[in-house]
Amino acid sequence: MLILEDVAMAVEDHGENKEILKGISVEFKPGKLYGITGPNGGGKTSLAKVIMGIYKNTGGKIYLNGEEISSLSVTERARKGIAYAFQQPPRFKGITVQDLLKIANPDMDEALLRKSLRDVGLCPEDYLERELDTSLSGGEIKRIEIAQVLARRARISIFDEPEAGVDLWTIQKLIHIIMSNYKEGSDSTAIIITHNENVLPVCDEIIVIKDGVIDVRGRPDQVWPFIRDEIECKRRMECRGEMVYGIE
Ligand SMILES: Nc1ncnc2c1ncn2[C@@H]1O[C@H](COP(=O)(O)OP(=O)(O)OP(=O)(O)O)[C@@H](O)[C@H]1O
Repeated sequence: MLILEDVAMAVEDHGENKEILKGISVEFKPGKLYGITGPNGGGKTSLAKVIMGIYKNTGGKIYLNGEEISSLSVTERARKGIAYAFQQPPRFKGITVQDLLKIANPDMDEALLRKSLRDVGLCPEDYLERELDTSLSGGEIKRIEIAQVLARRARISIFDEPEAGVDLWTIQKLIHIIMSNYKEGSDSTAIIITHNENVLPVCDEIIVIKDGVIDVRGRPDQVWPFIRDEIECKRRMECRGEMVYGIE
């Protein structure tokens, strides 16, 4: 179980102390799927990065299975079973998709390696030898990032806006895979940062982060009245063809 106790995070911004997260206390239990949502700039990605250790919390404590991990590095946290799929995945020239998946899970055999790509809607023949450079489209690199996190079979898997640049068909398939991996009874937890109206209803719990604090949390039916307007507004913007989920 992952526990955040009164977690705060601040950065130095143009000579000023900018508080990005304030007093976040939450428990993420095994076998559950959590949705984190809320307005842009609310602090969702910062929270994910604090859990992964990319940003260090400046207040409060983080526990993984009873052990305080606040001072551990990203690598140490990864070894302890936390995985994070970036909102904007990094690209690595000279490293192939196959290399990345093997680093993610060295025990994976060829069949599983291929399945992990098919699960995210990519044909292994077309992608295993591709380099993780700028020749891959935003949607392709996003799917590969999700595949490598799924391949890790981590205790805590965080997916940062998996819907960004990914078509609806693939998102439906991903929801199905994530739900079967992190269902009741398993010892793994999935945390999905999302604005997607198809993903949020299937979560066990939704946490709304606004202005660096937990604004609302609860079951989807409890939280929906608080987020309906924002989700519907985004859908209308998408219908008009505006860029809502930007990928660089
Ligand atoms: N390293 C940093 N330095 C300065 N400000 C930062 C830094 N990282 C995040 N922020 C600021 O913290 C706030 C929260 O950012 P964050 O990316 O966590 O929001 P978010 O809820 O994930 O937004 P979105 O939905 O747009 O992805 C924003 O105002 C952002 O500009």
